[in-house]
This record gives sequence, C-alpha cells and structure tokens, in this order.
Amino acid sequence: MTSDAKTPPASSVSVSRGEDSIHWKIEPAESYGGYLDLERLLSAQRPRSNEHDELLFIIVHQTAELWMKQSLHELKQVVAGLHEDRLDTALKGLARIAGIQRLLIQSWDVLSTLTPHDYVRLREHLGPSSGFQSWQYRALEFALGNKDAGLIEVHRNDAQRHAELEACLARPSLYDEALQLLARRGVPVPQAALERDWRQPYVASAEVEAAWLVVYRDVDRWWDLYDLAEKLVDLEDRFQQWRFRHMTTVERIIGRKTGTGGSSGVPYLAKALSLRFFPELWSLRTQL
Ligand code: HEM
Ligand SMILES: N[C@@H](CC(=O)c1ccccc1NC=O)C(=O)O
Repeated sequence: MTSDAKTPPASSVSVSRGEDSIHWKIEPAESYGGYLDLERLLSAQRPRSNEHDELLFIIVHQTAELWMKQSLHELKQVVAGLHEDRLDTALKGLARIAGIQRLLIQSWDVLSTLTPHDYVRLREHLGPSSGFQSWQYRALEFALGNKDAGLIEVHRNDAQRHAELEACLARPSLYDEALQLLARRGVPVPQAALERDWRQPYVASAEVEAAWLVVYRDVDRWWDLYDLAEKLVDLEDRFQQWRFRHMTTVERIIGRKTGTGGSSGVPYLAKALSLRFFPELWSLRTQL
C-alpha cells in the first residue's frame, strides 16, 4: 500500500475531520473499489432502453441474485452442519438466511413503485427473458426440497448450468438432512424417508408427521430439534411471503398478461403458493 498520511492535500483539511493518519495515496488495485471490483460491478447495468425505470429493474434483480448467491453459500453450511451434528453451525446460518429473506421481501416495496405505464415500455426490450430462468433461484428451491426436475430443461442450452442444477437435484435437501438428524437422535423416522432417490419430489407421510410429533410433544427433551424445526417453519413462512409479494407486485404491474417466460403469469405464480418444503412441520400443528 502506498500511503502518505503525513501530508494530506491542503484541500482535504476541511474534509478529513482533523484525522492526520488517513491514507491518501492508495493504489487503485489495493483500494476499496479494487477489493470490491466495483469497476466491474458498476458497469454491469446495461439498460436496453432509454426508460428511466430500467436501471431500477436491473438493480433490483442483480441485488436479488447477489443475495441468492449468499443464501446458497449459507445453505451449504447449514446442510453440512446438520449432516455433521453441528446444530449450532446450522442455526447460525439459518439466522443469516432469515436476515437476507427479510431484505428480499422488503425489496418488493421498491420495485412496486414501478407503474404499469412505465413497465410496458421497458418490457418490450425483455424478449423471452424471465426470472423463470434464474438458475440460482432454482438451486435454492432444490436445496430447500422442491425437487421439480422438469424445470431445469430451460437450461438445456447451457451445459455448465445444467450440470450444476443436476448435481443440486441429486443432493439431499435441507429437509432430507433434518430427517436424517432426527433418526440419528433416536426419533423413529420411516426408512422410506431416509433412503430415497433425492432427485424425486419429497412426498409427505403420516409416519414422518408422527416423528415430528414426538419432538413437538416433548419439547424439553428434544429442545434443539424443536428449535431447528421452528426455524425451518420461519424460513418457509418467509419464502412464501416473498412468493406472495412477487405475485401481487406482478399482478399490479402486468395484470393477467402471460409472462415473457411463456407461462400463464399470475396463475403460474399463484400455483407456487401451494408448494411446501417441510409439509409435516405444517400439518402436525393440527394434531397438537
Ligand atoms: C416488474 C417486476 C416483475 C415482473 C412483472 C415479473 C413477472 C414474472 C412472471 C410473469 C413470471 C412467470 C414466468 C414467466 O415469465 O412466464 C415470473 C417468474 C419468476 N420471477 Fe419475476 N417478475 C418481476 C420481478 C422479479 C424479481 C425482482 C425477481 C427476483 C429475482 C423475480 C424472480 C422470478 C423468479 C425466480 C421466477 C420463477 C418463479 C417460479 O418458477 O416459481 N421476478 N416473474
Ligand atoms: N416475466 C416478466 C419479465 C421479467 O420479470 C423479467 C425479465 C427479465 C429479467 C428478469 C425478470 N424478472 C422476473 O421474472 C414479464 O412477463 O414481464
């Protein structure tokens, strides 16, 4: 690092608040912007139209993709934590993901300032592109347990992405790992849930519900598993809030138009609201 703290430029006296050890001469590569690669980050917004609102549209999506990247990174640690019986590690990651989810839910407040009038004009420039093609979103859904293999077909022309999603599909989900943990602790989990083809969608069963009921009926004995289960419910609750805000934001902006990705639009998004990552954690409540 090149610094010359002794000689702040005369013009800096009023702005340096009397701090005379500030590093004034910094090589760009070693600076804040260099470390964060801001040159690249801030030149990655390339609007296709002259519409004022297109920058917002791009930035909301790009920040969502960055937060999805961080969530996937945390989820890996959460799943590994469960796999290795390190529940504290798993809970720490889940708390961080919860913070990210709150941000993502709030970001709909910014995007819903986009009016239908402004959006139709920039929509013409989107072609067939759609959030439906977000491979990180699909990886998140798979990691959480919504194994809908057909949806990776849209990445068929991108061998690398396709292979990554295939790998993600073939790994046990967060819920699969939670059930393994339950079984290792001595809660009777049916074999069918412990040894299954991870690529297949998870199918809810009365036996798995009964296993969770063991935990929920004696929370003092199974406190850490109960705590984990409630954190999973929180996660799914917030995921649904995100889906719901997506759907309502879409409806207020494009109404009942079909989507650029080729789906029915709002009806397609509404169907996702009946999906469940951790079905028995919801159904067991009726039995308590
Ligand atoms: C003006 C704002 C938006 C509109 C009008 C919109 C519209 C839509 C529509 C109509 C679909 C259905 C697929 C299709 O295109 O046919 C969709 C899917 C999707 N959108 Fe958006 N969207 C918006 C903002 C966002 C944002 C900010 C994100 C964040 C990354 C996002 C992520 C997704 C994802 C992940 C899907 C696939 C959902 C699934 O398969 O369950 N969208 N969107
Ligand atoms: N499916 C949207 C288009 C869209 O939203 C979109 C297009 C390009 C990049 C991100 C998008 N956002 C989420 O789906 C529409 O039908 O208007």
